[in-house]
Amino acid sequence: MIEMRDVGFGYHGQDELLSGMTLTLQPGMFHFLTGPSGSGKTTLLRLCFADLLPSSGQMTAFGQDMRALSRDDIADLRRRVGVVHQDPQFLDHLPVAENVALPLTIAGEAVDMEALRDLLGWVQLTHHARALPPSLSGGERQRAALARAVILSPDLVLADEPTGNLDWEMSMRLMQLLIELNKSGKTVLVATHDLNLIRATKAQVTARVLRITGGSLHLAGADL
Ligand SMILES: Nc1ncnc2c1ncn2[C@@H]1O[C@H](COP(=O)(O)OP(=O)(O)OP(=O)(O)O)[C@@H](O)[C@H]1O
Repeated sequence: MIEMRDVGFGYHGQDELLSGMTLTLQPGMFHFLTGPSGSGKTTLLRLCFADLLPSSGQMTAFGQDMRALSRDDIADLRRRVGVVHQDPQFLDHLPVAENVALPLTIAGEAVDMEALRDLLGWVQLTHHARALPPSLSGGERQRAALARAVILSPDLVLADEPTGNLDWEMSMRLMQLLIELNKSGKTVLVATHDLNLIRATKAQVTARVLRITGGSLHLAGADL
């Protein structure tokens, strides 16, 4: 689904931040991406949805060379990869339900109101459907961002430190949703530096743990 062979990346005009990365995101698998702050977790996720392109090496997404994607290919890729950003942004003047449905609206597709209600119910935001985003708590914002990330039924869901500002109970509630998505067949990649979160999740689902250290990617040991 996403394959990297000896991929390197450096921000414009700077030395390589990531190098020699070889990785296969296996379909249907739950993955964690961990590593210290500033090690390049967000950067790696951005490579996975073609927000950044590799500086060197081979990288494919769904069989297509990332460095040869047309605009249409990028649009297709972004439908197949749902992203929960570290600090999700919403259109604050639109109710939560409309924010969640925005990817459909932007794609010019009709909104199936029943499916939208079901999705809001799944993330436990039914009672906040008409609320404006600034009134949501941190956990509610992350759940709205997750609903928005999956409304186009992506194959792969990327979440960047989704529990960064949440207490333990809220973090586990969000992880539960990601576990459910994975159990329904979706491939999931969660960037986090929270090892307790990784342990608690691994008690419920088989997960691969990838770690970035010193600018390259490793499979973490079984000690987690
Ligand atoms: N747009 C950019 N231009 C230049 N450097 C950048 C840019 N974005 C990130 N960096 C640098 O790249 C490095 C890796 O950043 P990145 O956000 O990928 O790390 P991270 O592991 O996700 O960190 P955190 O856990 O703190 O979110 C950092 O040193 C950061 O300052």
